[in-house]
Amino acid sequence: MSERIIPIVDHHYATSVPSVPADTGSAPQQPTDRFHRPLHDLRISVTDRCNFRCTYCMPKEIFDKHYEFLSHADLLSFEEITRAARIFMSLGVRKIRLTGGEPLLRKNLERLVEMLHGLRTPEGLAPELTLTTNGSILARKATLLKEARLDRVTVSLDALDDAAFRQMNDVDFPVAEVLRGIDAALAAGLGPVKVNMVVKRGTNDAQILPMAEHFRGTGVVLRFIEYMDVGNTNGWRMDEVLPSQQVIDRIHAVHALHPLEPHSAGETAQRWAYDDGAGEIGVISSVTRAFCGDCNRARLSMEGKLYLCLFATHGHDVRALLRGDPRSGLAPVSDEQLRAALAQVWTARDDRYSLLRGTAAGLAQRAERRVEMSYIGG
Ligand SMILES: Nc1nc2c(ncn2[C@@H]2O[C@H](COP(=O)(O)OP(=O)(O)OP(=O)(O)O)[C@@H](O)[C@H]2O)c(=O)[nH]1
Ligand SMILES: C[S@@+](CC[C@H](N)C(=O)[O-])C[C@H]1O[C@@H](n2cnc3c(N)ncnc32)[C@H](O)[C@@H]1O
Ligand code: SF4
Ligand code: SF4
Repeated sequence: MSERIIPIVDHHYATSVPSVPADTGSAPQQPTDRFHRPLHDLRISVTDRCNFRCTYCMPKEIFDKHYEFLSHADLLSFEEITRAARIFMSLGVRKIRLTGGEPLLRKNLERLVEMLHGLRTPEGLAPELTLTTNGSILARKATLLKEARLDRVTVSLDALDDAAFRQMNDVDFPVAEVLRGIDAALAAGLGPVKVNMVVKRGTNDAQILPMAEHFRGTGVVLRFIEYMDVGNTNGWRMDEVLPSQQVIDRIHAVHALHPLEPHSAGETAQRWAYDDGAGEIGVISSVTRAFCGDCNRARLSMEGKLYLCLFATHGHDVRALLRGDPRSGLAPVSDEQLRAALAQVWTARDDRYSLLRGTAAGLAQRAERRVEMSYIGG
């Protein structure tokens, strides 16, 4: 009888409970980390579940029927997420992105959107609220999300060719339904809509030009992401990364492009515009052109673990602060204590994995257990 080999892919990542400083009143308004990077984006993963099995993210052999996803009791409630987001906003966060797993699988997500929209920065502004989705049920949800005051959506789509797309999502999901979701988002006013395409050399790079031509002139901003070595399960290989420069070269050979200035420091994508005015595209080059220097993104998992890098090996247990932690005799903390603890965590941050990739320190980090993309949300 053959035994199933169980890989180490449960969600028990290394974590610790942040300490609460004695002087909680002295937390800075805008903490910066050890490389002087402020906090600006908060990316919240609301579920570890997904209805796709994209080969580069949730390979079927691992995320199969034996895989134990988190139970509902483990997840932060909408109230807990909103409270954490409010404290993060007092520390500089201005943009909040909901992600997952597939965020639209979280029941009543629009209710969370509504609650987050009700938050205010110290200047009295609502946060910029965005969502990354695989688009599979977006056609049903777009209007509800808009009514809840979501600002915009980003839809992941790796191919225009139906067979190629079904192969990438590995659950035989048709491309037409995702395109219908994108149309619904545009119709609902959830724009500018962005489309993210992960490029894997030899798998879907033949789709670069068809994708570019499909979205040219539509107002949708298509962005090409270099396939990344996130987590430990996707079998990442450098020879499957197609450098973004080659993506630009291939498109430029047919439709001339010129570079655009960044909108803001710390942006993930380098922007390019079509010379003929048919809009813009972007490339996200974490492997060949690391952008850690200005990285201002914090990530909160569905169970309330805070990660300071997409490639982190260690999380900070914010849920223990929110709920208290009977194991360590910790009582739930006040807002002021939570704020001081989070400021301290951010101040100590020195993450910069993409810059270290290939160095001894990067290789050592790569050898450790890192969070999976479907857990932390990209
Ligand atoms: N290495 C690395 N990759 C990132 C980081 N942030 C985002 N990405 C990658 O870039 C992809 C696109 O990011 P999005 O979720 O669209 O977020 P964004 O680019 O900040 O969004 P916009 O505000 O629309 O520009 C993600 O799916 C990740 O694959 C980061 O901090 N480091
Ligand atoms: C993890 S998904 C979560 C949100 C949603 N399920 C979706 O696919 O849009 C967020 C983004 O991460 C990207 N992604 C996942 N694994 C990746 C990898 N190994 N390298 C680069 N991007 C990846 C996906 O393509 C998607 O755009
Ligand atoms: S990339 Fe998104 S849609 Fe694909 S498996 Fe990962 S979480 Fe699901
Ligand atoms: S690798 Fe880590 S530090 Fe660098 S940009 Fe990505 S999330 Fe930020």
